[in-house]
Amino acid sequence: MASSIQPPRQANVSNHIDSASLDSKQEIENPIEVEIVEMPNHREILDAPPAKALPTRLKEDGVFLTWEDLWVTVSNGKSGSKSILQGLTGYARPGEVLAIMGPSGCGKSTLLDTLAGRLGSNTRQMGEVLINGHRQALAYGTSRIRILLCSTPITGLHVSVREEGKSRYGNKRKGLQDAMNTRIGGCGAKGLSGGQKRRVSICIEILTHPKLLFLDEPTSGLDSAASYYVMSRIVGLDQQDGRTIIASIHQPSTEVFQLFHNLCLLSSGRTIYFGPTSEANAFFTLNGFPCPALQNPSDHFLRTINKDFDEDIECGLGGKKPTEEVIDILFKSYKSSDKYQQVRRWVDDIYLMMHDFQDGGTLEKRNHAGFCTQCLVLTRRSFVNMFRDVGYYWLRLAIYVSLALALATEFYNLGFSYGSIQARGSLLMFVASYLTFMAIGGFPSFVEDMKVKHK
Ligand SMILES: Nc1ncnc2c1ncn2[C@@H]1O[C@H](COP(=O)(O)OP(=O)(O)OP(=O)(O)O)[C@@H](O)[C@H]1O
Repeated sequence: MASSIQPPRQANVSNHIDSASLDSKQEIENPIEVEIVEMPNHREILDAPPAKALPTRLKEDGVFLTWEDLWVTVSNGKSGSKSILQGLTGYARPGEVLAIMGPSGCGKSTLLDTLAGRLGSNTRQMGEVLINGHRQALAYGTSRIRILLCSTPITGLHVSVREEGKSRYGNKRKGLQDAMNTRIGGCGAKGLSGGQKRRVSICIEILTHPKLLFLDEPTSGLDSAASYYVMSRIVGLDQQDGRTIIASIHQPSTEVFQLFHNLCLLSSGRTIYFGPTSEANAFFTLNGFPCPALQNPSDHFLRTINKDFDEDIECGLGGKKPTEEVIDILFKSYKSSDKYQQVRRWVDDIYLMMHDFQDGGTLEKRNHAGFCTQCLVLTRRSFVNMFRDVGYYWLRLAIYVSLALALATEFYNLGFSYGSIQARGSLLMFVASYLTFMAIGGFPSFVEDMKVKHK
């Protein structure tokens, strides 16, 4: 059905790279080998009944995430409990990017954590989160851990690619060419800038080819050009590979905002709007809050529903509706709208469709490199890291050499008397216990390595 919508395969890849890549010239010469999942037109998906609109390929390979009447409460000790998310319903589909937006503290990160199944222990969740119509745990990784462990972007990307059992990372470098061999750095040593670290982190995750990707504020710390290129690249990959992407985002520029397919706008844990990004403006206009000409729509939405500075606004601009009232109007309007009914219908249809289609199947496990490749790659990376760490490697080497000299002097020429047996025993005990104690010093880094291994 959708084949007619897609441009020719090779042309599609090159065009996309031409507009989105930072080193487009090189990439056009060496187009990325991608497998294109044929996507239906987005408008077509929304208007047609889901079961008819979705190609079999998406149902087989894609990940549909749905959540219904989702509540998250957190206990505040003796002062009772507080609801962070209040009855949210929504979905994320393959080949689309869902942007979660809202004022600071509205519950964006909590929603992402809930969907990813990684809520903290002091929180309580009610309502269902389903992956392809089933309840299942996600195997996720935290690229931040990997970043801290890897010395340079190139090492990080190499480890990521090899762990997945692949031999190259192609040209998916997100404009980091100049910094590929710079050390990433950490608390002690300065290395890459915050924005560069974020890009490495996104690259590493993308290289693992996840079918479902959660991005918590992927553009924070990036300038507007970098934000646009990174997001357009992510959206491009997402459409080619039929990935499902959910991103919480604070301040998208107009261009970045237009890249998102769907918008979930939250205020104080409630949904103010869920639906196509392109129709959000009409929703606000319909309720009496049109976006002024030449203003970024996302800025307008956030300003309209941000009640944190109500007092300041009241002092400066008399006669304006209090934000609490505005939020209430929008919330009630959304709840009684066709849009909300459409979202509920999609959630139900995805459930029925995936149950019919997969007949109880679950999300397939990701490919990983074999045990030997993992050992080789991680051992090599460990050696490189240790070699670069003056304290860990060179200082230890100096201590071992001095100790060996001291012991050699002390136990030189022991002879073969009965007394020398005891001296040899002491020497062996000393060396064994010293090596054991020194090895304990490396245990914390071993624990960090285990986190990577069990990603
Ligand atoms: N584990 C927790 N314990 C107590 N309160 C929590 C917990 N997690 C979140 N909250 C509260 O829930 C609210 C929403 O937090 P969350 O981090 O989801 O907001 P956010 O929209 O991501 O904010 P920001 O945009 O500033 O990152 C905040 O008021 C926060 O203090």
